[in-house]
Amino acid sequence: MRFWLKLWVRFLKVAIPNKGRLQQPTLQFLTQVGIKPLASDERALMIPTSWDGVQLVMMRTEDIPNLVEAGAAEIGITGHDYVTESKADVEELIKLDFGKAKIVLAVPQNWDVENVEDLRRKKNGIRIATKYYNIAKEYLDKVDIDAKIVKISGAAEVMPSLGAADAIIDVVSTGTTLKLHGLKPIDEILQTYAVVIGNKYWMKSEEAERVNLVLTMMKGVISARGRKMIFMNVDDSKLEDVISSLPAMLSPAISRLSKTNAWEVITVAEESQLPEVIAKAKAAGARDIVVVNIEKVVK
Ligand SMILES: Nc1ncnc2c1ncn2[C@@H]1O[C@H](COP(=O)(O)OP(=O)(O)OP(=O)(O)O)[C@@H](O)[C@H]1O
Ligand SMILES: O=P(O)(O)OC[C@H]1O[C@H](OP(=O)(O)OP(=O)(O)O)[C@H](O)[C@@H]1O
Ligand SMILES: [Mg+2]
Repeated sequence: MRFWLKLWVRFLKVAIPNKGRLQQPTLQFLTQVGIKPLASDERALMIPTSWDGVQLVMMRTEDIPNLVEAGAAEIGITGHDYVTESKADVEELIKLDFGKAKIVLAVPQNWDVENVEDLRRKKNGIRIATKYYNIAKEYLDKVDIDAKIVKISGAAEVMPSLGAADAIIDVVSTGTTLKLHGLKPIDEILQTYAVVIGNKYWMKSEEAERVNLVLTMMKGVISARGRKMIFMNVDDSKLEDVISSLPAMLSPAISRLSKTNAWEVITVAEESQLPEVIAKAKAAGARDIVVVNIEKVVK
C-alpha cells in the first residue's frame, strides 16, 4: 500500500447518518459498541470518539453506500434499501435490528386493483412516483408492468392526490402514512433494515485488523441484545433438577457457595423466554434469582 494511504487510515472512519430516522438508534448502538462521539458542536461532520483512532463521519443516509465504495469511510451504517438502490460495490457486513421497513407498490384505495396482476390487466401506462428509481425499474421489468417512473426525493404519498402520479413505490412500516393519503399496498418489493457496510478494498487490506475488531464488537452487541444473564442459588440436593430445567449458551456454570451446602448457578436466556425459565428454575428448587443485562457476547 502507498505510504500516503497508510497515513490517511490512521483514523478508521465510520460513516453514519447526519439526520433522520437512523441517526439516534445508530448513535445508541455505537455507544454500546464503545464508540461514543466526543463532540460538543451539533453541526460538526467529523467527530472524534471515545475509541482512540475511530472517527465518525456524518453523511446523508442515501449517500453512505457510494461514499463507502469510494473509500471516503472504511465502514458505514445505512439502510439496506439505499445499498440496493445505489448499486454500490460494498459488502453488507452486519444486519442490524433497527430501521426495519418494507418497500411496497401502493395504489389509490378506490381503484379496483388488489394485486399486481390486476394492475397489469387494468391499468397500463401509469405513472409511479418514487425515490427508489433503480429498485422500481428492476421490479417493474420483473413483473412486466408498463409504467413511467416519476423520480422524486421524498413525500411520495402525496403525489397521487396532487395528480403528479397515479401510484407510488415507497417505504412503509405501520402503513399509517399510506392510509392517511388514501393509498393501499398491493405488493411488497423489498425488506429493509439498517446495515453495517464495508469498503471491499479495506476489508482485504492490511488495515482490516482494526476494522475487524470494530466489527467483532458490533456483532457482540447484536448477539447480546435480547439476552439476559441469570444467577441463582441452589441447594446441593436440587442441583441436578435445576440444571436440567435451564437453557444456556453451552451449559450452565456452577460454583460452590462458601460455608454452605449450596451452589450458585449462572446461565444465559433469551429475554422472551425469561418468565418460563424463572418459573421452571423456581419449581425445581432455585432461589435468590438475579437477572442482569448483558453488554456484549463475543463469539
Ligand atoms: N417508516 C419507516 N419505519 C422504519 N424504518 C424506516 C422507515 N422509513 C425508512 N426507514 C429506514 O430508515 C432508513 C432511512 O430512512 P429515510 O431515507 O426515510 O431517511 P430519513 O432518516 O427519514 O431522512 P430523510 O429526512 O432524508 O428522509 C431507510 O434506509 C430505512 O431502512
Ligand atoms: O408506514 P409508516 O409508519 O407511516 O411510515 C412511512 C413513512 O416513513 C417514512 O417517512 P419518514 O418518517 O422517514 O419521513 P421522510 O418522509 O421525511 O423520510 C416514509 O417516507 C413514509 O412516509
Ligand atoms: Mg424518511
